Formats: sequence, C-alpha cells, structure tokens
Amino acid sequence: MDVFETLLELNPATHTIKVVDMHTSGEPTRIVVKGFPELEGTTLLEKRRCAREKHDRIRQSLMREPRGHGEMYGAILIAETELTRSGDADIGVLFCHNEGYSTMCGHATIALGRFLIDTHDLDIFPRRDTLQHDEETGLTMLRLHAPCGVVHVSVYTEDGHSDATRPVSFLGVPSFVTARDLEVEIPVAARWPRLRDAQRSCVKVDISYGGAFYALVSAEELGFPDGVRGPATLAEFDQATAALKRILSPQKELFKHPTEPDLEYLYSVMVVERRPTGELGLCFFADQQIDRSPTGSCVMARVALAVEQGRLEMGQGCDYESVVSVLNEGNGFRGTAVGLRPEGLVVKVEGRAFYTGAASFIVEEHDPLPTGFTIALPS
Ligand SMILES: O=C(O)[C@H]1NCC[C@@H]1O
Repeated sequence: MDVFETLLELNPATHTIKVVDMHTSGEPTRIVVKGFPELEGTTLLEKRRCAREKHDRIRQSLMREPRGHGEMYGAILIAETELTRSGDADIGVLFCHNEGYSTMCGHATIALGRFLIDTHDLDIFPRRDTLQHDEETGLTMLRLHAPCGVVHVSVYTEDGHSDATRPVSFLGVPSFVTARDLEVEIPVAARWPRLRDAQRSCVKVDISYGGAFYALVSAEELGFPDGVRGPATLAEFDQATAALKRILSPQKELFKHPTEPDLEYLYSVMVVERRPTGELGLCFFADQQIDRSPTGSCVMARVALAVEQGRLEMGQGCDYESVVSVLNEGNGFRGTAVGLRPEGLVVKVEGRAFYTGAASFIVEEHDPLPTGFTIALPS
C-alpha cells in the first residue's frame, strides 16, 4: 500500500479532493478533477454563484496555505452546463483565485487544453470521445464553457495525447474597449509616493474587456518612468495599482457587459510597457495577486485596444511577456486579431503549459485551519 492509500485509509470519513497541477509561463493552475460537490443551478453562472455562496471553504482550502499559497490559481471542471447540454460546448469550467471566482482565464485555458486531451477518464470529461480531431493539421478542437462564454481551444495531439513541444491556442469571446485615454483624478489621500514625487494628480488609463474587465495603464503614467522592470519594487506597483482599482471600481459605467451583469466588474489593473518587440505586462488581479504569465484574457483586451488605436491590423499578431516569461525566450504568449463580430474582436491567444504534479487533498476533522490562511506583508 503506498503512502497515499495509507493516509486515506487512516481517515476514511475525510473528504478527498483530487487535483492536477500545471503551470503556464510560470503561473500555476490547480485543476480540480474529482471531489468537488455537485453545484446547484442550471447555468454555469448560477453554479458559479453556488460555489461562492455554499462551497467557498473548498476554494479557500485549495488556494491558501498550507495546501496552496497566496498566488495559487484554480480551475474547477464542470461536466454539465447549459451549453454542454445544448451541444455548444464540450465541458465547463469555473476559475478561482485568492479572492473568489473569475470569469475568464487564458493561462488556465492553455493548461486545460493539454489536460483535457490527456485525460481519457470519462468520469472527469464525459464528452472526451466526441472531440473533433483534424488529421491534416494534427489539431484537436475543444469547446470550453467559461463563465464569460465559449472559448475554442486547439491542441496539437498525437496518439490521443497533447504535444508538450507545441503551443496550445484558443479563440476567446469577443473583446471590446469601453474607455480610451480616461483621465482619472487621484484624490490627495490616495496618491502613492511616485505620483506625489512627479507632482501629478491624474493618471490616464484605458478600459478593455477580454472575458473580464481590465484597466490598462503605462508604468510611466503611474510615475515609474523606467518601466515595469525598472528599479521600482513590486510593492510600489502593488500600492499604485490597488489605489487605482479602488478609485475605478465604483465607476460601474466603465464595466458594462452587453448581456451579463455577473461579468460587470473590474478584475485587474495591468501595468503595460510597450517594447520594440511587443508588450511587457505586470498584472495585478483579484485581491492583488500577481500573474506570472502574460495574462491570456488581458492579451485579448490589449489586442482589442491595439486594433482600436490602429497599432495592430486584422490578421496581425504581437508578443506579450510577463516579468517571468521575459526571462526565458519562447515562454510568453502571442495574441492575434483574427475576426470582427458585432459584439467585439475575436482574438487568438497562444502559449505553452506544463504539468507539475498531482495530489489528493484532505481536511481532517479536527484541523483548526480547515480553510487555510494567508499572510499579508505590510506594504
Ligand atoms: O491568463 C489569464 O487570463 C489569467 N491569469 C491569471 C489572471 C487571469 O485570469
């Protein structure tokens, strides 16, 4: 009997959650494959609400210490949704992080592309066998129902397994800009030191949607003329982006979605630095989590902005890096404007993901920290 079986045998009444862990450009995805309770609700968004209201302890236990850590990210597979039932999607997913449940995630979609091809367990992915494979291109197509809508994922496949050497790509939901060159007045009490030093009171931002709403701002606008990788510390960027998010979030008119009120909120402030070869981004999302990846959903949002500003044309692509991916060549994402729909721009995002492990998590009956904890350093 191996150590896992012994552990579970010692605790027969303990609920076990099984996960597979991956990373995409360094950003983790903990994929919950078994043990998550059945969620009430007919639609995926109703199930998202149910997860938040009735089972948030499970998210907390998996995302926070000691089972996770403050920068963990999760994907909960949902086999049945309204769109799998209607034949418009193959499987559903809920994304989660340090604060709750997001509406779109590009890095996790890239990881899931590989995992869903590689799993042949029909209890995990009941429609696995109905996926369309194109012999000529070697691509298997997968329709993932995310809270923001259906994302079309393409995965290079050989003998029923994903090819780790090739990128996974996806076509996101239509992306659109809701505000350009918005002058945001920063109240005196909320000004961060670099803004004060620069004797500025205003910051110019763009707001764009890529399955979630992003505020896009240059490092320079925030008072960091040396860019994202200059001498400024992450703590300084954290302070500036948190202040901006607090000021922008109540301005609901900036985050209007054409059909879904559940999607109408500011998810993240992304600090952007334009470079000759593409863009470098530092993304603070949810409760100021820092994305290690170049943020796939924000690639959608940034491509939509670049097309609207005339910096990218239809069919053109751009390379997107994070502060981690920029250290390793070929570890970033590529975003390409591929089609225009009345609802917005369709963007293709490409990137690579890798397995890091698999685990069974339990919470013992007398554990005084069943939902885990986080430690916040004073900023
Ligand atoms: O790649 C993405 O879209 C995600 N990564 C973490 C924050 C975003 O949801």
